[in-house]
Amino acid sequence: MTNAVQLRGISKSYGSVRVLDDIDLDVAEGSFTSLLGPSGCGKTTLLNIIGGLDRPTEGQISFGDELIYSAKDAVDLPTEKRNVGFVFQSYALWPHMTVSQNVGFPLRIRGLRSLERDKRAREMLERLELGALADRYPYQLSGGQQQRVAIARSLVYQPRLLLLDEPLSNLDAQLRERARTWLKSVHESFGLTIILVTHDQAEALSLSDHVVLLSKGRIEQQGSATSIYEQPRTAYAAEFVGSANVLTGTIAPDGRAIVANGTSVLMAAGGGTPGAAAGIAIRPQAIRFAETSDKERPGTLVPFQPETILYLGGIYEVTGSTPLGNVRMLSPTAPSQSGEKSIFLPADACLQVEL
Ligand SMILES: Nc1ncnc2c1ncn2[C@@H]1O[C@H](COP(=O)(O)OP(=O)(O)OP(=O)(O)O)[C@@H](O)[C@H]1O
Repeated sequence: MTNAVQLRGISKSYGSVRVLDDIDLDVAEGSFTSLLGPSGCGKTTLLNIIGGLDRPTEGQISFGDELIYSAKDAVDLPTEKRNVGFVFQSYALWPHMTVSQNVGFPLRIRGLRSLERDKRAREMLERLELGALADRYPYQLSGGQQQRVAIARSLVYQPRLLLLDEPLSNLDAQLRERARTWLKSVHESFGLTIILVTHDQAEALSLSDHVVLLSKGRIEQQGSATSIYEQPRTAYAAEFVGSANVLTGTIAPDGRAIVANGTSVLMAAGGGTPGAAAGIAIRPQAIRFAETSDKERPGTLVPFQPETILYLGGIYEVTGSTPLGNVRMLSPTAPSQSGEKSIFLPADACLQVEL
């Protein structure tokens, strides 16, 4: 498969502060890629560099076979020639224009005549099932509708790449879920390459086929949503994607467990030097109270002192302490009585991670 976007050695510094550090990234044609990470990790800077709104200090950008940017070779295709669509957190619709005029606006800039603009804008709105809104003004739309119109406006000139910067974060939780489903169907029906910036791991996992997790300007881990969730390489990746518990200790002499404060926890697949510091990531939903655990399953019983118990409807969120650190579990059962308990950590759910 060819790459819609290829980044090589992209770095960006502001004075002595390096906000992107040697990023290599391939974005497959037609893929939905998320740039995921906490505030300040460099997601927006990277997206803006791809779109031409910002310039890297070093590195090269290609779209397909075309070199778009290279400081070394003095190549810098201006943003308006990169043929990318941008949608930001604020939808920035023109308040004095109707929906169809807003959607047709990029075609006006590209010199299309009024009738043709209106025809194409309405076709795009129909395709996105927004036809009924064509003659409304932005103030007559809900936040979710405004966001869809902003996406229609960025698709009307058939960009080769759609860049989305937290486009759903202004929507309330319920609308955001509906907008996610809609966005996924737009991606499927247009077959477009999309790069999404988000700090929301659920959004990244549910929408994208490739997740790029960033930390302090570097790529921490990248891969399919399932690979990042099921095989986090580091404690940071395990905690940020799917909020795993990370227990810390040292690797046992046989390499199959980690040990802390006299308690040894069996791992799925061990490795590393005995005695070296190591972490185990375990998802809250994989942990069970000893009395309700599957006795046949390989794993470890660990003493647990519950501290808070929250009923979330059908499931209990219980936090407490173990000899290897604090643990948060999501259990179908509440602890049967107060006082110290044992919890069961299934070995196949205990993933070794780098600290
Ligand atoms: N013009 C600038 N001058 C100096 N530092 C900047 C500038 N723009 C961004 N930064 C810094 O670069 C880093 C990355 O910023 P960026 O906006 O890319 O992060 P982000 O991951 O998108 O965060 P957020 O989700 O909060 O937008 C931050 O530490 C930010 O303070």
